Amino acid sequence: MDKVRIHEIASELGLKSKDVLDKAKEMGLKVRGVQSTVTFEEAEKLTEYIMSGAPVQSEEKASVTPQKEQPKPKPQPQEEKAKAPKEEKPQEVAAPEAKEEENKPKKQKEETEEKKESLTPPSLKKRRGLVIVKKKRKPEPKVEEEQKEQKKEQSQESEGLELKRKAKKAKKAPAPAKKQEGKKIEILEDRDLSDVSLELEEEVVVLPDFSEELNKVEEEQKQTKKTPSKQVKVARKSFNVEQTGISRSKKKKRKKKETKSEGEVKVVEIPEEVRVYEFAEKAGKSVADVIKVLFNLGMMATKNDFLDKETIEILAEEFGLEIKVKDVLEELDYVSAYDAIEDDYLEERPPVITIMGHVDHGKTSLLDFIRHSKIAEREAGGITQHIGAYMIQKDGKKITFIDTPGHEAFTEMRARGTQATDIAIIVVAADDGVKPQTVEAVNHAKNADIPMIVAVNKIDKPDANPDLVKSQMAELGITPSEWGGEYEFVNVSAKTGEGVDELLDTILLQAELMELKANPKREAKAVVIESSLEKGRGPVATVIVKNGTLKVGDHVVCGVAYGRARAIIDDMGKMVKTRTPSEPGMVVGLDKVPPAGEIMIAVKDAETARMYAERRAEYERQKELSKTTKVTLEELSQLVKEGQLKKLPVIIKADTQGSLEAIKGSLDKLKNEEVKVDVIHSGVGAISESDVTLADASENAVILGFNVRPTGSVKEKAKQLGVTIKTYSIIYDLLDDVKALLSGMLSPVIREESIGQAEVRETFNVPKVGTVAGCMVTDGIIERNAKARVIRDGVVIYDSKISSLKRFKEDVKEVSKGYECGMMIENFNDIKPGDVIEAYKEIEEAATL
Ligand SMILES: Nc1nc2c(ncn2[C@@H]2O[C@H](COP(=O)(O)OP(=O)(O)OP(=O)(O)O)[C@@H](O)[C@H]2O)c(=O)[nH]1
Repeated sequence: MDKVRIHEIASELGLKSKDVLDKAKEMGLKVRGVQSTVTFEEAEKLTEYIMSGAPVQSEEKASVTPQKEQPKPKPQPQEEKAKAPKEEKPQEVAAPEAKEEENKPKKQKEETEEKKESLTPPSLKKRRGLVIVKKKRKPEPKVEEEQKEQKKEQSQESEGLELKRKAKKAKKAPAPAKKQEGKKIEILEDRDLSDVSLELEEEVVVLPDFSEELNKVEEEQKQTKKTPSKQVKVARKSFNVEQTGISRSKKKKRKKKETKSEGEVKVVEIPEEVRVYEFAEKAGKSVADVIKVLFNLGMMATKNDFLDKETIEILAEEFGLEIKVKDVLEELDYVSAYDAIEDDYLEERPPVITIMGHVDHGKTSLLDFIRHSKIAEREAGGITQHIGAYMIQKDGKKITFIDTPGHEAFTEMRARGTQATDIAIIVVAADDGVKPQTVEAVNHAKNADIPMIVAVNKIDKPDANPDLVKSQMAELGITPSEWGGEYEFVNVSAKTGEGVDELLDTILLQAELMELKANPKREAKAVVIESSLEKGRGPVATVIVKNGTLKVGDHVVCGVAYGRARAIIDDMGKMVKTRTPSEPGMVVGLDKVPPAGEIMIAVKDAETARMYAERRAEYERQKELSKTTKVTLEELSQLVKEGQLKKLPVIIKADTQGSLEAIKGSLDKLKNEEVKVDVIHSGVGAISESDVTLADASENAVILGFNVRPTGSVKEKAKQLGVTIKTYSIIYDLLDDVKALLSGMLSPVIREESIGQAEVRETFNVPKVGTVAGCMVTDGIIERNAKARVIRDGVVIYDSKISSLKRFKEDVKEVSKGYECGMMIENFNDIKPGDVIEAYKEIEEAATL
């Protein structure tokens, strides 16, 4: 039995041993000296007696104490004495522990107290010493304790189990008193399923915070099912929970796992244009993993390759991800942002007219007449190369004209030109009638849903036949109003000016019907109809204002170009301060040359303009890269094929964006399966030294300049490096030259020419040599070493060459028609009488496109 000495009790209580001894004697305990021992129970009573001054009632304890404890006999002195020395040790060891426990909250103390009454095995009883000491500070919690114990009576057995466990814990880790919660959790860790019901209640009481945490996680889990975008966060959160060590129970661990597995279905936000390594980064996978999956899907990709939408979807499925594609363009769409703001004020604006038609039908002349200037004469080659815009007045009303060129190479530009157009004038020469480009022009206007007015030109000419034009146009669905159709036809002469006024009136009438309106009171929106790099001015853009007012000093964005409108020049070449709706103007101050058709918007500050332009540039760059680097198996095989293709690498430099695009578009068409033009670089502006360097670096590259010429040093460098620079001022010439170049690169066409035929009359087998055919030449001549086919019953049975040709045992070079000869066919001995041998030549011819 556990014993404790009087002096030990005294030292624990901080009293003199003698005093404690006296008190013990007063209580009637059988003690003689300070070395005398008492049982734990007695020691407890003694302590309480000393502390409270009254002897301890033991009845209530008896009611709680399990049966086994009750019959506990009064200590048998000898036995106790015998065991005493052994039992002292644990007391001493436990002493510091006891001190710590003094700080423990009430509940803990109660629990510890309960231990005394439980069916404690001997090993645990040892620790009673520790409990006794504690008593010095808690005589008062008795009542509470009683109530608690009464409540717990029904489940004494399991309580006992729990207490044991707690006691064990206490031994293992004398946790600081503050860590009550922590202690509870540790108990939970040991819990087995049998004691779940009992502890669950306690857990809720003791760990309210944790429950809350759990609830949160659970709630979030629920939410994530609805809103997948939060799944990643949840997974991270659960990770944090784990890290903080709040969750230790099995139950909680289970929860955690669930959260993790759900967390794997991540929502990954990616831009539309994403490279393999970027995707891997966003998806939290290794690049190798992504490439491997792609490979398994039959796609050869490198980490820098871009992924298309479909591939991203497949990858997402493979990796169990949910992909949200960010529409980057949406952010960059400053035009939509502009259009989204409704105009609260509108006023009439002039119509913008595009003149279209076949080459030489008089577009420029007509516009020239209208403007009373001589534009046509100034143009190189007599072709209108650029888009220009001009404004005229008729009876105080303004009309803006865009002069689109007629050459088919400008199709692209024309298509863009229509963007700014309200009405299209289709010019048809009365002496020439409807031509391919007339049809093209009509289709452009139709596609753009633009009203058309037909100007039947050259009416002054004696062979003019306007009625023929009308009927031809009617066949295209452009029926004149006088024939019951909806199109106005005006007979004009750009030479005499006849009908021009009527044409302008018709335009104004049409415009009136269209009720063209704009809001000049807001920031400008304009369309670029022409752009170029001008000496001394830098990039310039000819625009037509579509809405708002463009002012000098405005910060503008125009696709990848941006800047400040440093100056605005009108169609007469004058500097102006503003441009209102439908007015054309040349804007100076952009950082780059914007392409025709681009929309220019005035924004609030330089920063906004720059932001839009830079983001746009990045987007374009990525898109461009995406085109060149994306490789699938299919494309790979295509690339292999193309490796055998002959390419003509060219660098194109042109004076304007419009011409550049026209040239590029036309060159693109100049290809067949074998050869193609590979534009390795193109740009607006002069041919530079870096262009020459680039051409030098690329095998066989040539530089094509349109309306630009190399300067001295560039010329010199090209000469040094042997780089060809060709310059042109007429597009046809450029295209013709390229055509010729490409033709030279084509594989020669191999043509066959039959040179003669011979009939086999008899055959001779010459040992070790083979079969010799005795023949009669029936047509042309047979030449030694000529290619030859053996034809049997009209079918070619062998194709080889004549290896030996003899006449009367003499080797001869050729045998003509009507003569007999002996011949051998290379590697062929199965020749028979009646076979025909046809000798032929292969002739190589240069191919043309
Ligand atoms: N007699 C006569 N000649 C005209 C008339 N209009 C144009 N021409 C002549 O036709 C030729 C072509 O005229 P352009 O104005 O250059 O024709 P275009 O359609 O602008 O030609 P491209 O710019 O090459 O597409 C010129 O020689 C003009 O002088 C006209 O009404 N009457």
